[in-house]
Order: sequence, then C-alpha cells, then structure tokens
Amino acid sequence: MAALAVLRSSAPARLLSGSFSVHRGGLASWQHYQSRRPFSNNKILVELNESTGVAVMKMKSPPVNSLSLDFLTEFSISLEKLEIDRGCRGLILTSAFPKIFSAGLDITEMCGKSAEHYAAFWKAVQEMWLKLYGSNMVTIAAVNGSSPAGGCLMAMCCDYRIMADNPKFAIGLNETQLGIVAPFWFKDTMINIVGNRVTEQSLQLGQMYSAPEAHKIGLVDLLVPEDKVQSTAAAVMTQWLSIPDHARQLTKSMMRKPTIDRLVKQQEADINNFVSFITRDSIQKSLQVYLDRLKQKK
Ligand SMILES: CCCCCCCCC/C=C/C(=O)SCCNC(=O)CCNC(=O)[C@H](O)C(C)(C)COP(=O)(O)OP(=O)(O)OC[C@H]1O[C@@H](n2cnc3c(N)ncnc32)[C@H](O)[C@@H]1OP(=O)(O)O
Repeated sequence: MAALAVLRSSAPARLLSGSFSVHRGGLASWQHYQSRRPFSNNKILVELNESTGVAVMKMKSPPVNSLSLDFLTEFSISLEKLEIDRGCRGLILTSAFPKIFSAGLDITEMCGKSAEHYAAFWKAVQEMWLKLYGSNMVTIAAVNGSSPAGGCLMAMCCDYRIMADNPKFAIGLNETQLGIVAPFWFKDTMINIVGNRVTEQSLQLGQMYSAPEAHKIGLVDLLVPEDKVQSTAAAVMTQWLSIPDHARQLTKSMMRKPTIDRLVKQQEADINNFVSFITRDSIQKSLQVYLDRLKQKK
C-alpha cells in the first residue's frame, strides 16, 4: 500500500489548503478545538491543530452519518489531504452527533439503483477502507454513539477505539441481519482485532454488541464516560505520538499490509461480486424490507 510505504516525519507544520481549519498553539483537547473557529466542510468537519499535529475529523451528515457515495467521496478526499500534510501525524475520528457514530453504509445507495451506480458506490467504500486502514497517521476512533456495520468498519480501521460507556450504544457487523454478507475485507479487519472464533460467531449472527460487551471481546479498547470520549482520545493520541513515526509506521505496515494487499489484488473482482450480489431480486427485497422496517419503527 503506497500510503504505508511513505515515511512521515515530525517536520514543521504547513498550512492546509481548502476547507480545513488549522490552529496554532494550545492543547489537543476537544474543548480546545471547539473554542477555536470550527470550519465546516459539507458532511465532514476537519480541524487540524498545527502545534500538536493532530486533526479531528467529525462526521456530520444528518440524521445518522450514513455512508452515502457523496459522504465517502468527501471522506476520502479529506483523509488524503491530511495524509499528505507532513504537519499532521494523528487523526481522531468522531461524530458531530451525540448517540450516533455512523449508521454504516447508506442503504438507499444499495436499493433500486443502476449497476453502474452500485459499482461506483462500492469502489468508494473500498477507497475509504484502503485509505483509513492503510493510513500512516495514528488513527483513533472516538466512538460517541452507535456504530453498526460500515460504521463499525470505520472504527475498526483505526489504531485504537475509545467508546462512550453507555449500554444503549451498540457496535458490530450486523450485515446478516439485513440479509447481506460482510465481504472478506470487513471480515479480515475484524479478525485482526478480535480473532477468528469471535469474528465467525459475530458475523454469522450479525451481532451488535453493547459498549460494555464490545469492550469485553476487545472490539473496543477503552470505555469512558460520554463526556470524556474526546479528551481521552486526545490523551491517548499524545501517548501514541511519543513513538517515533518511522518505527510505528513500519510496524503498522508490517501488521496490515497482507490484509490490504488481499483487496488490492482483487479490487475489480470484488466490485463485480458486489454488483452481482446486490442486484439480485432477493437481496433487493431484503434490503427494502429492512429499510421499511427502519422507517416504520417510530
Ligand atoms: C459477496 C459479498 C458481496 C457484498 C455484499 C454487500 C455488503 C454490504 C455491506 C454493508 C454494510 C453496511 O453498512 S449496511 C448498513 C447497516 N446499517 C444498519 O443496519 C443501521 C440501521 N440503523 C439503525 O440501526 C438506527 O437507525 C441507528 C443508526 C441506531 C439510529 O437510530 P435512531 O433511532 O437514532 O434513528 P432512526 O430513526 O432509526 O433513523 C433516522 C433516519 O435514518 C435512516 N437510516 C438509518 N440508518 C440508515 C442507513 N444505514 N442507511 C440509510 N438510512 C438510514 C432511517 O431510516 C431514518 O429515516 P427517516 O425515517 O426517513 O427519518
């Protein structure tokens, strides 16, 4: 993976272009970021503190941060900008909404659309995973709410997961509950965190874990009170950034490259698989039923 091959240094920070917000000086606390001019992109808010080299990326796509094609495109562009900025060494990924980190892939993107649309959508999902899982930066997920399926995948791509200690918040790969199947690279990402046995059971059952359960199986690394998620993420980030970048990055690459290479080698085939799977009448029907049920639950 190209991103992992590039070594990052702690070179002096430079100004980022585009719609990013850059801050000089101060502590990398959430309050700190909030107290300075937050700069809103469309669906994602990115703030880079130049003195700490830490960026906070807040997902802000109402109502539930579902991963639409537009969202994924913006996410990958934002990540790419941070990745090439030598002044940015760490990324905290979180949600602007209390209670929901991300609802996962936008189901409406997988229903009633053309094969071309499905192919473009799936490519965007792949790109998000390749960029986030292969990032050279230290990546910490500050999971401040529920995080099913694709939302769980995003969190799993990070180096460390901190979740709000609220049993009402759930995280997991629930695809089978929708009548769909998590692809091999979702599965591999989970195996790399919790091992084969837990992943197998979890995927077959489409299991969603409450925050305490997720912590128990190692799906999240740390539980903290809801109002401490961001400050804890900043503190953990400081600890990770105390390790020399080149040594940490080479280690991360050594651990993740085989998993990344598996998808890179068959990216096209994986898109074709997705398109032929998702266009089946039975799958379309399952997704529609699930979506209708979601809308009726109120
Ligand atoms: C061979 C292999 C090949 C590959 C085979 C294919 C592989 C595909 C892999 C798929 C990966 C995925 O991520 S699939 C996506 C899985 N995601 C989910 O199951 C999440 C479902 N959502 C939820 O559980 C909840 O909405 C939750 C996120 C906890 C929030 O609950 P709340 O009560 O706060 O909010 P709700 O009232 O439910 O939702 C608010 C509105 O958002 C909508 N909404 C919620 N989740 C949505 C979603 N994911 N996509 C679109 N819209 C969504 C609802 O319908 C509501 O719409 P209105 O009524 O109009 O307001």
